[in-house]
Amino acid sequence: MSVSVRVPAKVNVQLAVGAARPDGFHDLANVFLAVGLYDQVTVTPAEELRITCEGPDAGQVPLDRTNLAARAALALAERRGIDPAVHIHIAKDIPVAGGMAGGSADGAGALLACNTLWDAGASRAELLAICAELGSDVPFSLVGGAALGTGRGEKLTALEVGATFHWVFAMADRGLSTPAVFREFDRLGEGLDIPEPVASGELLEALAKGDPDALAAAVSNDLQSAALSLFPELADTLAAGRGAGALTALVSGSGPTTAFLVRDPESAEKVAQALRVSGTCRTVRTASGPAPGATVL
Ligand SMILES: C[C@@](CO)(OP(=O)(O)O)[C@H](O)COP(=O)(O)OP(=O)(O)OC[C@H]1O[C@@H](n2ccc(N)nc2=O)[C@H](O)[C@@H]1O
Ligand SMILES: Nc1ncnc2c1ncn2[C@@H]1O[C@H](COP(=O)(O)OP(=O)(O)O)[C@@H](O)[C@H]1O
Repeated sequence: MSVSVRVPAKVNVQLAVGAARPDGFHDLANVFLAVGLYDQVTVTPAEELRITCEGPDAGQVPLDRTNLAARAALALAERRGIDPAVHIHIAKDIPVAGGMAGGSADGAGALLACNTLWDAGASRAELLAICAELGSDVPFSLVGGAALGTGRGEKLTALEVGATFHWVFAMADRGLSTPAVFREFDRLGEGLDIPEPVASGELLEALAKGDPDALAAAVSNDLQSAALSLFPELADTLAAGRGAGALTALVSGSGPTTAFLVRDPESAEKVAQALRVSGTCRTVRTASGPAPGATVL
């Protein structure tokens, strides 16, 4: 018997970042929107814990116990006194190290899949607590939809979204390390007074109304300068998408995936095609959100 779970990627429509905390993390006002690009995690009883991965980026995914999916299975097994002998297969469609929370998606997916396979009976609250131990973005991968993440991004409040938003994503030809981008944020902010991160009222209203023009005017990403500093060519990708008529263009989270908000699926195709021929990115995908969180298939 196997259990498969589908888990969405995310884009951060607002990422306000505070100063580094004593523990090295940063307080955030992180407005997540789940979008319809998915990894699928399948767990099957096996002789011992092992991981396999398929997909265009599979070669960049660690297949040892550092994989977030393995860490999720081990965390649940340890809490419940269960033997973690399971084969975890990841069908990966979310870009690796792209700022779209692909590893977090696999962690949340494996956790939900193992809880189901093992009939382990962990409650939603317990699953969320394990997610928060695994990483700041992992709780959101479990719940999906749209949410404001505070603390280091793990304390979630669900948000109302009044309509489907359409996006184009441009994947870069290399990844960016999340810790390296936060370090660059710290370096660029040295000597400056970094304000407390606060969610934008205009942005939350735009989401609730489902108004793409108002959302485009309100999106922001405090990690964007740091990502551009480490990966200056991303400016060309952003300019190509803007030039093709995107309502707004921004780096997704810590990058280097760039995200383009568009008015409708037709504009998405137009912007996607312009980005494909621009020579400024590796691949281009369209997706809309909010998308549901981790779901047992
Ligand atoms: C930046 C964001 C935006 O959603 O995602 P990505 O764009 O990378 O997907 C997240 O904050 C990433 O979350 P996640 O990838 O789960 O990070 P974690 O494993 O918790 O932390 C990895 C490292 O990132 C830095 N980190 C992460 C979260 C946070 N609030 N402050 C930090 O300083 C720390 O250096 C930490 O050691
Ligand atoms: N299941 C997984 N899928 C992808 N990367 C993983 C996974 N588990 C651990 N990692 C590690 O996490 C790093 C960040 O990957 P990912 O979560 O895809 O990016 P991001 O944090 O930018 O959203 C990768 O470079 C990889 O070494």
